[in-house]
Amino acid sequence: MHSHIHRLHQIAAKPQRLIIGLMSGTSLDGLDVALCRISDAGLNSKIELLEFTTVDYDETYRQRIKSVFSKRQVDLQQLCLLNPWIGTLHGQMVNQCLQAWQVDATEVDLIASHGQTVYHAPKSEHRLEGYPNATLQIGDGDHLACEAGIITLSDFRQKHIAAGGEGAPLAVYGDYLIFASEEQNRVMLNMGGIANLTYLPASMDASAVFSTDVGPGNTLMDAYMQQYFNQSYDADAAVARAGKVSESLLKALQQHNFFAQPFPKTTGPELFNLEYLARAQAASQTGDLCHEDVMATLNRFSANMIVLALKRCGEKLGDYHLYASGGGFHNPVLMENIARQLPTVQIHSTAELAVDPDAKEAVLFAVLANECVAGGKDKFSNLKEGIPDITMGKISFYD
Ligand SMILES: Nc1ncnc2c1ncn2[C@@H]1O[C@H](COP(=O)(O)OP(=O)(O)OP(=O)(O)O)[C@@H](O)[C@H]1O
Ligand SMILES: CC(=O)N[C@H]1[C@@H]2OC[C@@H](O2)[C@@H](O)[C@@H]1O[C@H](C)C(=O)O
Repeated sequence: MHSHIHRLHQIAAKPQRLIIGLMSGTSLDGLDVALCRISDAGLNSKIELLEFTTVDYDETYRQRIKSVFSKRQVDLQQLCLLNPWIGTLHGQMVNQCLQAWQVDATEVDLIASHGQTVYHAPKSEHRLEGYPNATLQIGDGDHLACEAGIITLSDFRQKHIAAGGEGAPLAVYGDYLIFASEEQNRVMLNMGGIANLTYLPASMDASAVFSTDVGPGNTLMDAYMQQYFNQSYDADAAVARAGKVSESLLKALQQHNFFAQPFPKTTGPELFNLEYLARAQAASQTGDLCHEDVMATLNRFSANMIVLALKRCGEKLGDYHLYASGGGFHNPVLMENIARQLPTVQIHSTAELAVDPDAKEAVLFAVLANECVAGGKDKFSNLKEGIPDITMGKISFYD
């Protein structure tokens, strides 16, 4: 038996594993690095977040990714170069974090790397006969494993698609294993560039669990701030708070048929981008709005689509508690716009469940890696809702 297979078997047989979860999201803000200790697996998983940080990306990273990000026409050589370059860079970032945390790489059993989404193309978006749902994450796992010297799992979304899903949201698996509670019905709402939610019934009945993208989270607001203010995002929603909502622009923004599509569904900046805004402004003749009013309207748009998705679930949710995560949780106007429309819903942060709201997605990938090597016992299948019961992740040895 090859020593790597033997090592993997040892890791799988351990009562607990030290796994680093990595997430680089559509906001291109930085690499989320979560050092997790995970005991057992499946519904018996116990996850302890030992360390978390976001290693900020510099302008070089952001510009290089933006040259291929969510674009139909890209320089294929650039895309080819970025795959190993990101894998190695993420490995270097892991090494930096381990050094800062004084953790030796030999103590870490696995890395679970999401990589960087560069294009997401569900059938509902590409509409090309004879082609499947598709999505592409770059940041090669072999390069990451070699740089860090740690067995690495990566490219999680492909198996989800191969098994009938759209490659996202994957949060549902971690949400169910970590946050499902017999005490209350829960909705886990992650507001990154794109907003997505998971419903977790107190019954713990996996067949009643569902998960879906609901629309833009921060992505449109971020793109607007980068375009017109040369800032990454609207810190503390200062610009949105200074404006007033244009009802006619809001109506035009809300008219896309994506919002009428049934759950589960997925989306990305391929749809929700500045061209989407420009079309809505042309349709509503609001091209002359001041920037503050546009930002106030984009903020309300994200909130309204989140609330619309929740209200569309209606009775299905029963009385539920909402647990927010993702960077949108730090946007006070967005949270106010949501809370105002859900006066009877208690809104929490996942910090109340011992998971930093900024770390949740990185922790998710650590959980998926744990399931791939040590899970598989708990049947969690809900094919009709696009949640296939599968292992995810490609395994890369480091030499
Ligand atoms: N203080 C703040 N005020 C307003 N917005 C904030 C603040 N801090 C973070 N954000 C928002 O959160 C975003 C980053 O969130 P997050 O890291 O969850 O996104 P992501 O994971 O890249 O997105 P996705 O989950 O769609 O891939 C920032 O781009 C910004 O829009
Ligand atoms: C293709 C892709 O990267 N999708 C992301 C994006 O960011 C939020 C939302 O859209 C979600 O569906 C997904 O990521 C999270 C981690 C998920 O898969 O649950």
